[in-house]
Amino acid sequence: MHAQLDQEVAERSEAQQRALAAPVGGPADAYARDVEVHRLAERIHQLRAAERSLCFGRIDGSGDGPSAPEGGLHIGRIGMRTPEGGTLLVDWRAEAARPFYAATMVSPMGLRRRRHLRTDGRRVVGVSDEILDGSAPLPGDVVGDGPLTAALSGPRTGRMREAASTLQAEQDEIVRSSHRGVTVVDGGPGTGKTIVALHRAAFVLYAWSAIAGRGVMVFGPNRRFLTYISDVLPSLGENDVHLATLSDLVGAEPTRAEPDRIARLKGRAELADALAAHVREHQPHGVPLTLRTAHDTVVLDAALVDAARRSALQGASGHTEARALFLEAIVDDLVSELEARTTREDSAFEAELEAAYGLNLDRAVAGDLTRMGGGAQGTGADLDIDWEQIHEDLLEDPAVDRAVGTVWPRLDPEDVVRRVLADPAALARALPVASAEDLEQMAGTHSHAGAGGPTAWTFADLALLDEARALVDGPPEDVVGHIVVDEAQQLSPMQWRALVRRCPERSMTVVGDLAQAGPTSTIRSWDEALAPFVQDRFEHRTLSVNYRTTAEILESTRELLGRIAPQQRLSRSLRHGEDPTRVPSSRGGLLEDLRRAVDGLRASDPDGLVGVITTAADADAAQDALRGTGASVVPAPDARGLEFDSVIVVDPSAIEAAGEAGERDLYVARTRATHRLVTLEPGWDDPES
Ligand SMILES: Nc1ncnc2c1ncn2[C@@H]1O[C@H](COP(=O)(O)OP(=O)(O)OP(=O)(O)O)[C@@H](O)[C@H]1O
Repeated sequence: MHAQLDQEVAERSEAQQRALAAPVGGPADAYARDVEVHRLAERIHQLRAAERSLCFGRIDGSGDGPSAPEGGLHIGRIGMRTPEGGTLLVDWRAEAARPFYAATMVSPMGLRRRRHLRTDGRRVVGVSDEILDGSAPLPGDVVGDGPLTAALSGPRTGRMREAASTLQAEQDEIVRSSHRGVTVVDGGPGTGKTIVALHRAAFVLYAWSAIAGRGVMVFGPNRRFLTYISDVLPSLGENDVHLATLSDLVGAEPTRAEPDRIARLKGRAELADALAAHVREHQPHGVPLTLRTAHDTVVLDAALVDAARRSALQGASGHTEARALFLEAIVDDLVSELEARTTREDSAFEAELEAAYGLNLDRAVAGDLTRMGGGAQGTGADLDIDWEQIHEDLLEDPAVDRAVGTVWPRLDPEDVVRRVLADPAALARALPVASAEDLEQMAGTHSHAGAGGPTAWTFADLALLDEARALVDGPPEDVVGHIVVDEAQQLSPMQWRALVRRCPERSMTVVGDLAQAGPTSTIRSWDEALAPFVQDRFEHRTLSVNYRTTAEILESTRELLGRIAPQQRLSRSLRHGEDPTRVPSSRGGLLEDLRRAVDGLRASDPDGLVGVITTAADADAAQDALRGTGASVVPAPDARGLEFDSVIVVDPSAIEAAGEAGERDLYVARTRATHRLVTLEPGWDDPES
């Protein structure tokens, strides 16, 4: 197989050289050549990425089933053919590979054996077989410990790894689901939601070329999380997936914090209405428009102006584009009125001439024209006026633009957000749930902003900014065919709007766990989150097996989960390990005790990844105290999605008390470890406490 891989790489590299050396006739030729070179480069990259663990599985039929031909089917990262055109390797995402993931002893799908191969470079270092049809193992079968167990027990590297070779049936079913709309996947911490989401992205790219052609985006809550998952898709040979946070989408970084209460209010969808109302107020409703031109002053009545507004809004997306159409409609009306006036004035003038001098101007001009050899149409006055030119000139006339600006001013999206947030009356109308104090606080922070200098935006402001841009400048251009949303429980309704705006076809994989919601999330169910966009037209799957945490660590979160999500069941863990430990400490000696605890973990497991989870307030001090130890300090609110071999949760009561999502932050913190969980508890052994 590797020989075939090398051969394919060599052939494509040569084809690339040939394409680059060939003479090009013109721009069209050059473009076609660039497309071809790019396509070849992509395939070469895919082949090279697939080299590690090129083939990781094999399925053999039981003889009476159709699933695997004689000699078995080899499953790997990419599909390859023999030089004669036969199947050499089946891409893990191909339909033919489905039994590798889905066959069970109960439903063997025609398979006798499923084989997992472990490789080191180009060498096979491990083989393990599952006999699925109940037959006795044959001499070549290697029945041993499952590769999943091996994958789960290995040390963590700080980056998530792909799991194409060990995807489990319940995960695989979601990954290769034929549902192209919205699929929601939930489940407790460590149930593989992120793994499923990323492999789903790879499947979409493989299976649905039209959607893939429009782009696939993976959306995550923050940079740290995106860095953690960033290796998975490239190692599956997929490099064209765009990873983004909200800041990336909006192109702005928050530089200011604000109380969670205010952020929750700013996340409410009603603010979209408030922003839209503000923009609407800057379009004319029931008002006439006075236009002073070099020719005459014209007052267009309110009915005409309203009709121009309606047609402009129908034909454009966004306030600015619609303004251009409105200006055109107004100039049309203006020219019609000027023409009508000229005709009326000409008629009056002609009537005056005829009454005073008995002169018929039309006949006189027609006579002149006939003598000059021309036709005899219209009045002499008509012939002098080029109405098309006047129309053009008026479109460019600054005075007309200024007059239109009085009823339809140009708007700046940032300004729209600032003004709405600084307008207590607009806020009160939009947010009847907010207290007077909240409204004052929201308005207060923005009323002195905007007087020159950039505004210090908060994280919750970003989605408002995006909304205002869509209202003013029209929807974003950077849309994609499919969005994978991770940690989706974190999104506010306003943030959902920013995201869905970028996926007009509503093809999305949404993964999250409502029990892990952060302090600013207000969504209580997936129905509530998605109803505004797809009503109830989405698939909902729940994962139930925990692949990260040992049963002992998971059990220690039972009481906490009961408090934060009583309706949710603890997932089932596949592994057993040590009981979590509690280390007493005192407030004063906390950092020293922490250092000692980290050193202790390091001594017993030098290669293990240690995560230290603290309150946001304690994170810097912990970081300083642990310099040089290699431990990663993570503020509890940022720990969502991450994992470590060992985790020290520092001062759990403080994490719980730190904010409105304190209990949920603690639940997240306690579910990050694959092997060991230590809690460092000040005052726990103090009889006075
Ligand atoms: N089929 C699998 N094969 C190998 N490893 C797996 C598999 N499924 C999950 N894992 C591993 O289990 C761990 C937890 O998975 P993941 O992070 O996807 O869970 P999650 O449900 O997103 O967790 P959280 O809710 O805490 O973010 C990861 O290390 C992941 O690589």
